[in-house]
Amino acid sequence: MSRKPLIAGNWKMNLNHLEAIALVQKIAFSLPEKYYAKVDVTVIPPFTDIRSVQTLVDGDKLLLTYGAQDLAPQDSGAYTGDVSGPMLAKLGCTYVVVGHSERREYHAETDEVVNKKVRAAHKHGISPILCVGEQLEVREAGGHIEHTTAQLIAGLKGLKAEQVQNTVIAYEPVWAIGTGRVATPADAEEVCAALRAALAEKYGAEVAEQVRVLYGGSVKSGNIADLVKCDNVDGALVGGASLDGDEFTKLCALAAGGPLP
Ligand SMILES: O=C[C@H](O)COP(=O)(O)O
Repeated sequence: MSRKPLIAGNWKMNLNHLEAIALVQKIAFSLPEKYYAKVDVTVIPPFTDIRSVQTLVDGDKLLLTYGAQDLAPQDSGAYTGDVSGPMLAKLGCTYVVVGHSERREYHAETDEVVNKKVRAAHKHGISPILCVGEQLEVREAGGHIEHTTAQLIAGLKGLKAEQVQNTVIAYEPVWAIGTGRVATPADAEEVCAALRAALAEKYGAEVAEQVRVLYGGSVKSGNIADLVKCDNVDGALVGGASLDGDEFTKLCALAAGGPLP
C-alpha cells in the first residue's frame, strides 16, 4: 500500500501569534491546492499561536492542518503551566508531538511519561507524533535499532491496534537535530524499516503498513526528495526549515513529488 506523506513543521519555541499568522498565510498562498492531494501538511506552533492559526485555517478553509508540541497526561487539575488534551482538541489540533528529544532531555520525560501522553492524545482524538531517536554515542556503539525500537514499544504500550494505526512515528536521531548533520537516506531507511518491522511483529503487518513513519533531523528542500524515495520514510518532521515560508513550501512540494510551484 502507498502511504500519503506527511510534512510536519515543528516551530519549537519560535514565532509569536502575529508571526504565526504571517507564516501560515505565506504557506497557504505559495503552495497550490493540488499538492495537498499528494502530501499532508501540518504546522506545529507554540501553544500561544494555536488559536490564531485555528481562526485562519477555519476562516479561509485552508487545507493544511495544525497541532501542538506537547500535552499533559491529565485532562485537567492543579498542573501549573501544562496544557491538556481536551484543550487542544477544542482548538482543532489534528496532531500533537510527544516525546521529542528536547522534551526528553530538558524536561526529563521518560518512556513512561511519553506513553501516558500518547494515550492522552488518543483519548481526545488527536494523533500523536511519537518521537524516537538515539544519541550519538548509542549510534556509534551500534545500538540505534535496539534503542529506538524499545522507545517505540514503550511509547505505544496499552494502545489498541486502531490507535497504533492512527499514531505517527518520527525517527529523529538526536545527533542530526539542528546540527546540519542529516542522516543519509540509507540511515533513515534502516531505522524506519526496523521500526515498521517491530510494529508488524507486535500489531500485525496490516497495522504496520498503515502507520506513517517520518524522519526528522536537518531536513531541508535539498534533501527531502531523496528521503521520501525510501520505502519506509513517509515524510518528515521539520524544525528549522519550517520557519521559512518559501523553504517549507518548496519542501512540501518536493515531498509531493514536485514540480516546484
Ligand atoms: O522536530 C524537529 C526536529 O527536531 C528537527 O529539527 P531540525 O530540522 O531543525 O534539525
